[in-house]
Amino acid sequence: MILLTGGAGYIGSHMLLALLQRGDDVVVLDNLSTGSKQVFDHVCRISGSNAEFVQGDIRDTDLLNIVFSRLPIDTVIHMAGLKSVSQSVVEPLRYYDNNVVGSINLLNVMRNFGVKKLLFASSISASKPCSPYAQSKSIVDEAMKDMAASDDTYSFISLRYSNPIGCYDVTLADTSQDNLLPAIMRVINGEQSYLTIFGNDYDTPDGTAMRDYVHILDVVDASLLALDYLDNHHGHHCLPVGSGKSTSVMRILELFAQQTNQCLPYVIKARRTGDTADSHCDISQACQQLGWQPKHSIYDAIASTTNFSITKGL
Ligand SMILES: O=c1ccn([C@@H]2O[C@H](COP(=O)(O)OP(=O)(O)O[C@H]3O[C@H](CO)[C@@H](O)[C@H](O)[C@H]3O)[C@@H](O)[C@H]2O)c(=O)[nH]1
Repeated sequence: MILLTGGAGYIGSHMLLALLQRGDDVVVLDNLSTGSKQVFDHVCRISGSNAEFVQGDIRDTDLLNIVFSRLPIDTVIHMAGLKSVSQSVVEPLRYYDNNVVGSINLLNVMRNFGVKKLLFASSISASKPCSPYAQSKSIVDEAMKDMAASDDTYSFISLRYSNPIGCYDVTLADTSQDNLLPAIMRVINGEQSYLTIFGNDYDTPDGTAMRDYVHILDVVDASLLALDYLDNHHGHHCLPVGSGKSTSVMRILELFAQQTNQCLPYVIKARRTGDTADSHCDISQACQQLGWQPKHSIYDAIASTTNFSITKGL
């Protein structure tokens, strides 16, 4: 049985759907601080199967002990965590507490119950941390590496995701406050009058920051293959997962404008603390080791996100 932490969140719910579709037995642990039970229920409904849901926090050792002793968990997919770079600059301890303390707690309980297989949702930003968020991911990657070095029966993988976008359907779309795509969607839906672009003085072709935006369905494909990979590979593995291409904030906005046939207002403000100009994601290792290839374009991702507005005539 697989324990999926954060299974009611954006990446986690897409992962849950794929696991249920391939017939895996799953228990989701989520504290619902950013995830939603409706999203979890929706995934169960569209997959036609059920997963167990436990509302709780990865920092709650007693709860983890109960879950691990009650259920035959042999694999953990750890996707619970806070993910906003900018928020982490304002509330660093909250990020270290959730992302680092929570993960170490989970690792401890896994060790105590002899659970050896772990996939961790890390971030491409962990390869050169510039924010408490990125640092928190990097620390967990390091802890996993050291733990795997101490006992060669562990099979651990840190997938350093770039910027996942798009959705299986709009109920599963990312709704987080700080990320670019949800912000653009709020402008399209009229909940926000304009998009704030944080910085147009980066050393990039159009001056706005560039990221590797990857379709969430490609992220999930890579993650499923990574789980299979762990069946035959011990130790700690760390692989960047993205599309391999960088796109600027301005270009993303243009693509949305084309897709929705409307002009999307924006204002330029100062750079956001913790942001970087670009995030390079070399996916060759993931392609080679996992036998994976991203299949979905950025256009598909944007179309999947805007579907709702278009069908509602917005
Ligand atoms: O209203 C907005 C929101 C974002 N941006 C810019 O858009 C880019 C992307 O920002 P965002 O969507 O917030 O993503 P990141 O800050 O790159 O962080 C995301 O991508 C990381 C990997 O790169 C993940 O690990 C993080 O969890 C995830 O939040 C950045 O240049 C932001 O400054 C804007 O200009 N306006």
